Amino acid sequence: MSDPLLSVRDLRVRFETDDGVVRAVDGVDFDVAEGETVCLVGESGSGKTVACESITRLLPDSAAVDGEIRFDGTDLTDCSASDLESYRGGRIGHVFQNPQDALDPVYTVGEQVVEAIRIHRDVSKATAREEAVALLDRVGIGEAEARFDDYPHQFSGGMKQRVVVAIALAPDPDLLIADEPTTALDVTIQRQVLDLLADLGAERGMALLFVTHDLGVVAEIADRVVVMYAGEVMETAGVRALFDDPAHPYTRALLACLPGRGDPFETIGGSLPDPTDPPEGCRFHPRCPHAVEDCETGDHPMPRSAGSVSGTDHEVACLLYDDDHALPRELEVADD
Ligand SMILES: Nc1ncnc2c1ncn2[C@@H]1O[C@H](COP(=O)(O)OP(=O)(O)OP(=O)(O)O)[C@@H](O)[C@H]1O
Ligand code: NI
Repeated sequence: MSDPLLSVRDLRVRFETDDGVVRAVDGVDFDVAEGETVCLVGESGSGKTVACESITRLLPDSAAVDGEIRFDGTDLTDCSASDLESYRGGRIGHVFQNPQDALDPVYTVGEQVVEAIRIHRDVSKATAREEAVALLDRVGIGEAEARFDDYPHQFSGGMKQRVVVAIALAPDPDLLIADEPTTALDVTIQRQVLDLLADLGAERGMALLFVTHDLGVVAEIADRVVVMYAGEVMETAGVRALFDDPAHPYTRALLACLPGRGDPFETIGGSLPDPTDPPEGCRFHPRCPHAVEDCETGDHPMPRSAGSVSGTDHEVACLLYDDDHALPRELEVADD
């Protein structure tokens, strides 16, 4: 197998704060293959945004980042600020949570798309304009030619988000990172933008790293899913394996929140631990209905194989899959 397009290994991100050191991301591993759609899921505060923003160093200076982030063979943690600049918004595009912040109110949307094209590619203004109109049209801006000279405030929230997508696509990225691209929008518009991103990914052979709370969206668009909790990865699986055969108690609890899958014993009580003082052992153990004594001590459990479906590895970081603790999946399922 060829190397993945993006490979993140032992990523650690800490913030010095007045309350102590926040361990926002603590030893995270994941890959995104060329053209693959990977979804990062997990409760609010689990470190999804920080993990994504580490990739092209978008974090504030108070962040200390360790680990390896390989993109197409280059370790981004190790490359110069100017090299990184050329990846950011170039081969690696970002769609941010709030479209309001991503657009500049003093330039027309057309100018902003043209700028995004010309910054990374040596094309004439006229060509860039043509491409920009085509892009705006492709992302669903009606009468793109006529709207080219409009300012962001003349667009609705959903339309602004489409413009943001057009800007991210302008340099023809190999990887698009979309962090809950639609939280500020209403549900129907959210779905439209997500569908658009998924279509564009497929159409362009572009890899997507997608952060979302919406497991319905995950089921529809993901090839693989990475489940994070309190700065760590709990489970990584192909999308079918994750929904049909979730291995980690945390994943099961998340899935139980989906309509029609509710199991009152699996819903999660409590809240995320204090990020400056996370529990020892498995960080989920204080909330885990299946925790045993060994879950409360030592390091985070190492990921272990929970099988493989159609060649996609399924890994789970849970002691219940340890040989010493034989509580196999069958037993747990019998409980349900
Ligand atoms: N600049 C910062 N300074 C200090 N702590 C931070 C900073 N940015 C994030 N954090 C902390 O890092 C942890 C992870 O935050 P992050 O935003 O990555 O979570 P998330 O999974 O993206 O949550 P959400 O689903 O709400 O977007 C949280 O405890 C958060 O408070
Ligand atoms: Ni976030």
